[in-house]
Amino acid sequence: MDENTAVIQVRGLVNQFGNHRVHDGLDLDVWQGETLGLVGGSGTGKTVLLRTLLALHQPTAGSVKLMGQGMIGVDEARLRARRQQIGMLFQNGALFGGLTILENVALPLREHTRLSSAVIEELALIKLRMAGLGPEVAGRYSNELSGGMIRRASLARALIMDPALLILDEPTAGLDPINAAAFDDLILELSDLLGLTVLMVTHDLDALWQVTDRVVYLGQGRVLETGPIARLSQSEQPEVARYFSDRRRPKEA
Ligand SMILES: Nc1ncnc2c1ncn2[C@@H]1O[C@H](COP(=O)(O)OP(=O)(O)OP(=O)(O)O)[C@@H](O)[C@H]1O
Repeated sequence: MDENTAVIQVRGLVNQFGNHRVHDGLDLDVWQGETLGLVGGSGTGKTVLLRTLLALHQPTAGSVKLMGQGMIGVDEARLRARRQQIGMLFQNGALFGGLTILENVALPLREHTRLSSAVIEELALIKLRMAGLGPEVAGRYSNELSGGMIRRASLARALIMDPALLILDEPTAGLDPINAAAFDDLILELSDLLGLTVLMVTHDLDALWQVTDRVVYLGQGRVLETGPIARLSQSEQPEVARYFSDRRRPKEA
């Protein structure tokens, strides 16, 4: 895929719950290698969009392609194979409390490959290290780790299958500003190093300035405006302008 290849392509997406139309003909392209921030007011359908992309939610209408492959009307076995190519980090990390950190990170490899335990362990330790966690963390459980460490372990697990696409749902929510900034740095560093395409839902203005190449504003059921954060934050569209003026001002970008 080259730079003009859409890693994510959404066309005419409609999601309706009863009388409530959340998405109303939404089109979206996420380009190879870019880091895209997805923003919008509460209830504008950011999470529903992520769930639709991953075929965890069946839309009312429209088409979704990830890396050129359709995600709608596809059988569960194919979907599972396609989801393996995507790294996902959901809100609050979602690690299994009964497994050690190493077991959590290694789980997708255990489920989807026939690699030996020794190789799986080695790969999981490498991914932990990439996420900034040393081997001393491997045998611990999530309730023994700080919020920032849990987020890093979740990122290690999201990267374990060497995905080309990383989808993050509010990755720094609940972290203090120092840990949030350190996590933003990590995402930036790894996306550059690994050539990842990143789609990130966030309300964190600092993250938008620090990490994203482009931001998409979701409103009125579709993409209301898109562009670099420097432009979007100066938008003349009242709804977009209000969203940004309601949030704290960023430090110097
Ligand atoms: N399964 C469902 N059944 C009915 N309504 C739903 C369902 N899932 C989502 N919705 C509705 O869809 C709308 C969009 O929800 P969504 O969680 O995607 O918003 P969001 O943009 O992620 O919001 P926030 O920024 O507050 O997390 C909301 O009004 C929500 O109540």
